[in-house]
Amino acid sequence: MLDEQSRIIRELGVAESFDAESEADRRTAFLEDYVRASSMRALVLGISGGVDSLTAGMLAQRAVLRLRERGCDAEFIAVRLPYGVQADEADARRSLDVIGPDRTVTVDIKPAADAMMAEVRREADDLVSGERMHFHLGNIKARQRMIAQYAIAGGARGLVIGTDHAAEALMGFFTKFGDGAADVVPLAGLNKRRVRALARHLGAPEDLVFKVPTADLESDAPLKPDEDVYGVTYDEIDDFLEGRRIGQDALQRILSAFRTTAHKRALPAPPSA
Ligand SMILES: Nc1ncnc2c1ncn2[C@@H]1O[C@H](COP(=O)(O)OP(=O)(O)OC[C@H]2O[C@@H]([n+]3cccc(C(=O)O)c3)[C@H](O)[C@@H]2O)[C@@H](O)[C@H]1O
Ligand SMILES: Nc1ncnc2c1ncn2[C@@H]1O[C@H](COP(=O)(O)OP(=O)(O)OP(=O)(O)O)[C@@H](O)[C@H]1O
Ligand SMILES: [Mg+2]
Repeated sequence: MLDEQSRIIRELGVAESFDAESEADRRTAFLEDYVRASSMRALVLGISGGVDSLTAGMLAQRAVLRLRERGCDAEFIAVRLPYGVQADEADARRSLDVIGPDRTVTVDIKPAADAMMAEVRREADDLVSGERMHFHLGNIKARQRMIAQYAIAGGARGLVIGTDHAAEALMGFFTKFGDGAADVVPLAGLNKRRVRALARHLGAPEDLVFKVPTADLESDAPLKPDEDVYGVTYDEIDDFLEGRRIGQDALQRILSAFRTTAHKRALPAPPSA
């Protein structure tokens, strides 16, 4: 294995081996312990219809059930955050059925996201319009979702769950301070196939487990697969994270994505001392 590959694997906390049952238990216990230790009373998570939020939601609901069995006051609040009408709304609803959250809150982020974009365009249209307009609006959507989840967490004495995992962290494929903002990240250190294995172990239906991953942020390209953006497959990313050898082209794309997104995995940069 390349030195850089093994350094990245260590930095992202990817374990050499993986057992779905023990990982499900360990990650549920992490959420339970964290809620108790922080004296908070809720877990809050956006449910999109994708496998990451389905898996994290199942862990969260499991954690609060166990907390209540132990006499603690805790609930899981699932948050639907569509931008208007979402193309895969049916998958989001099925995810909610599978998770069985204590409470579901739906917030349409379209009015706020559109209003923000309109205000920015009023003074700085040259900066955010043109062919990248939908890309910029996509990042505004991700940040509106963060705002809604923190508003709910603030009111519920809750913690916001993030679904970041090693495959997305490797590629820097998240919006800084958007979906990248969270209090706890129970899927940290997992590559995508391990997230799927966890979901399957927890009893998620196969079609949701193996659904094509999508950020679904660009209004002009609904449900665009993440892999089309990366130019590499999740299998290649997952193999890389498991220390396997992958093709030169994929390797170079992955290393380049990792290097240019270092700032997204770090705290804001201060002046040197
Ligand atoms: N070297 C540096 N040091 C410190 N900060 C630096 C920097 N370079 C850029 N920046 C800052 O970072 C900003 C760019 O980062 P950011 O705003 O995140 O934007 P960016 O990385 O350009 O876009 C986010 C990407 O993540 C994808 N995404 C987003 C949300 C969810 C998902 C998903 O999978 O569900 C995927 C989205 O499709 C898009 O490809 C710059 O505008 C600048 O403010
Ligand atoms: N429409 C949405 N409604 C609610 N939450 C959302 C929505 N879109 C994104 N999110 C939140 O942002 C997170 C990041 O999105 P991301 O696409 O990486 O994960 P996912 O949709 O759960 O799984 P996948 O990556 O397989 O599509 C989601 O896990 C979810 O918490
Ligand atoms: Mg998604």
